[in-house]
Amino acid sequence: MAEDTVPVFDTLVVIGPGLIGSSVLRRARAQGNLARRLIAVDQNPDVCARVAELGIADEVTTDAAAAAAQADCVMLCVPVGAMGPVAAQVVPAMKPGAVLTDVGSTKVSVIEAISPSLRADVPYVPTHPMAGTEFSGPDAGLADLFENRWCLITPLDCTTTDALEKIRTLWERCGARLREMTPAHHDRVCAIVSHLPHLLAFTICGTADDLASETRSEVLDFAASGFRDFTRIAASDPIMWRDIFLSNREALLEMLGRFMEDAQAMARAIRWEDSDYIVDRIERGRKIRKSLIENKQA
Ligand SMILES: NC(=O)c1ccc[n+]([C@@H]2O[C@H](COP(=O)([O-])OP(=O)(O)OC[C@H]3O[C@@H](n4cnc5c(N)ncnc54)[C@H](O)[C@@H]3O)[C@@H](O)[C@H]2O)c1
Ligand SMILES: O=C(O)C(=O)C[C@]1(C(=O)O)C=C[C@@H](O)C=C1
Repeated sequence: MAEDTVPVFDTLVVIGPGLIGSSVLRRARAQGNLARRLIAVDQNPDVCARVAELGIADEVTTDAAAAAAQADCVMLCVPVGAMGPVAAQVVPAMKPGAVLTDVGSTKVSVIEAISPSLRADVPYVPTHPMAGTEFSGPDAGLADLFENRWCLITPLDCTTTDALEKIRTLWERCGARLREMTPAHHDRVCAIVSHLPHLLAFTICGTADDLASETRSEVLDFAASGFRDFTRIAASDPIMWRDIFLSNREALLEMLGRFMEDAQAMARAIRWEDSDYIVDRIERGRKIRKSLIENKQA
């Protein structure tokens, strides 16, 4: 068999087959070289029933420990606030040498929550695929969700070279581009590129909604304008984003503070008719958009 047709793992267990977990399962099904056997675990029996209907796993169960006992890799795809409790359920059941990994959007607090459950014979590889949509659940998954998108990996002392290599190969076979960094650096980067934009989107939608009800005006009737792009990410899952905000609190509050200073500076420029400042800021925004398009990330 050619090297890249040999599955990375024999049995892959995905816990939380929602948007991200079911995308991994779909890719694994489509390609056959991520794992030979796929098991999906969810605490919600309706999700299990839907995953079974979709046919994207060989086995579907609500019993996380029983599934983990069969795994060569357990991938945690639950909201970041559930990572610690789920790890405590599954790690004791895992076979020696099986790999534990997660896809959580924050890293420092997820690693802290999982750490008390870790075992010397179960290597752990924290990851974060930087791809998604505003939708959640098993129907939202896409086999090509990770194509050409970054997957950030934050290896730890307990991450063996072999486990790291396997997880890197798994994400490469999902089509992702890989970058390694420390968990703290990851959280600062994601606070500005992902968490703050979501905070702003939720907030601006709330402000517009308050204004519409206070003034009984037609504010939201004309929302298919610049506002529309904020509403897409504001449609994201409340549990997922509550958990992300609370678990990346320090970095997010720091970026929000910097943003508020910059917004204040813009307000000042508008008040004093400082056209150069205003134009400079708009040009910087345009440049960022252009470079994202050039990097095929927009
Ligand atoms: N949505 C995104 O854009 C995105 C991108 C990258 C990473 N992530 C991260 O991936 C993870 C999953 O996000 P998602 O968007 O796929 O969520 P999702 O809501 O689509 O799926 C999560 C699934 O986990 C299940 N679940 C919750 N608690 C559980 C538990 N204790 N035991 C078993 N199952 C449980 C839920 O029933 C649900 O089916 C989160 O940690 C999130 O931060 C999300
Ligand atoms: O594209 C979107 O809708 C997303 O929200 C995806 C997005 C992001 O902010 O880019 C959201 C959270 C993740 O942890 C990674 C990706």
